[in-house]
Formats: sequence, C-alpha cells, structure tokens
Amino acid sequence: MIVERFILASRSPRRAELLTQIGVSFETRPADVDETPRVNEAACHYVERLAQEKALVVARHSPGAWVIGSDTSVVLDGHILGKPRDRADACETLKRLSGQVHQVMTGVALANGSDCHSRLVTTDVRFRRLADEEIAAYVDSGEPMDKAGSYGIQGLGGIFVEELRGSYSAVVGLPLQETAALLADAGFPVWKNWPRSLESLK
Ligand SMILES: Cc1cn([C@H]2C[C@H](O)[C@@H](COP(=O)(O)OP(=O)(O)OP(=O)(O)O)O2)c(=O)[nH]c1=O
Repeated sequence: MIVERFILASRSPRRAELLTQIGVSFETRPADVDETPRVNEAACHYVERLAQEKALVVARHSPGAWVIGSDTSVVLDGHILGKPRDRADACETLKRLSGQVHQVMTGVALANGSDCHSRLVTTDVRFRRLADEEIAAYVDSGEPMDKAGSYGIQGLGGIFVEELRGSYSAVVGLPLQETAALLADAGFPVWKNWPRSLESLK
C-alpha cells in the first residue's frame, strides 16, 4: 500500500493548526525563500508567487511528497504591509489600518516535484478606529510581531475587526476551502480521512 506523504512548507503554527483542523496528517518543513517583492510586482502576483516558491523549494528536496506552501500579506491601497520590523513599525502599520478597509491576500500552493498548482484568496477586512493607547497596549502584548499587517484576527487583534468579507481561515493564514480543493484536484479529498464516529449507529 502506498501511503501519501504530505508536507506543510511552513514554520507558522497557525497554518499547522488549520491544516490539522481539516483532517490532513503531515510533516512540517520550513521553506526559506527570499520574500522581497519584485519591482512593480502587484500584491496578488507577489503573494501567489511566494506560496508557489515555498511549496516548490521544499518539493525539490522531497521526492514523491505533496507539499503545501502558503503566504499571507496585508494590502492597503495596493501597498504590501508585511510583518513589522520592530515596535515602531507595528504601531505605524496599525495607525494606517485604523478606520480603513484593507485586503488580506493569501496564496496557497500544492507542489509535487516540479508540478505546482495554486489559488489566491482575497478578503476585505474593515478595522474600526483604534485609539493610540490601544495600539500601544496591543504592540506591548507582542502579538503583532510575527504577523502580516501587525495583527492577528484570531487573537487579541480580533477586537479591531468590524467587518470581514471573504475567508476567515485565509486571514489567519491558510484558506481551508481552497486548500481542500487543491488536494481534491490532486486526488486526495480530505473528507476520506475524517473519523467515522457515527458509523456504528447506522
Ligand atoms: C493578518 C493575519 C496574519 N497572520 C499571520 C499568518 C502568517 O503566519 C503571517 C504572515 O506571514 P507569512 O510570511 O505568510 O508566513 P510565516 O512567515 O508566518 O510562515 P511561513 O512563511 O513559514 O509559512 O501572519 C495571522 O496569524 N493572523 C492574521 O490575522
């Protein structure tokens, strides 16, 4: 019997939790890629390219494995806001997001050898107005520091979000519907591995 091997090419604990949530068993291997945007590269192209590169770089060294890579960026007026460099940068980013609608773009890619398929998910998120003291307290919590756009919707930062149109899981870091669709297209519908808790009651 051939047992398929799945690898999550990520060091993000959120992505690992989300992939576990839909019933996929996998190993993790961080992908080190250069995250510098190309000159004049549109945010949507950048995000999908990085997801592909993360998956492909790990797939190259993992023959036969199915590798999932992902990238999330926060985009305000077309400008990519990545992870904060430091405390001041996080405060500045949160001030820019205050009272505004921004986009969270997440790319997800599935690679096998040099073959790679990907999807891009864009979600509109509206922040309410944030007070300066609130921003300072949030940055002091440390939560923004490893997150695109300097916030985590799944954490303390959830209180900033007034409205969301799109995919909540994509904002957290891995779009579940699209990830499952990529796996299904490759011949691995995730539901086949779900537990059968009620089977004995039939
Ligand atoms: C907007 C937002 C981002 N994030 C996180 C998801 C990603 O981990 C991170 C964006 O950075 P990424 O560069 O996409 O990912 P990463 O460096 O954490 O992990 P890897 O490249 O190894 O896969 O921001 C949240 O956790 N919550 C949010 O609400």
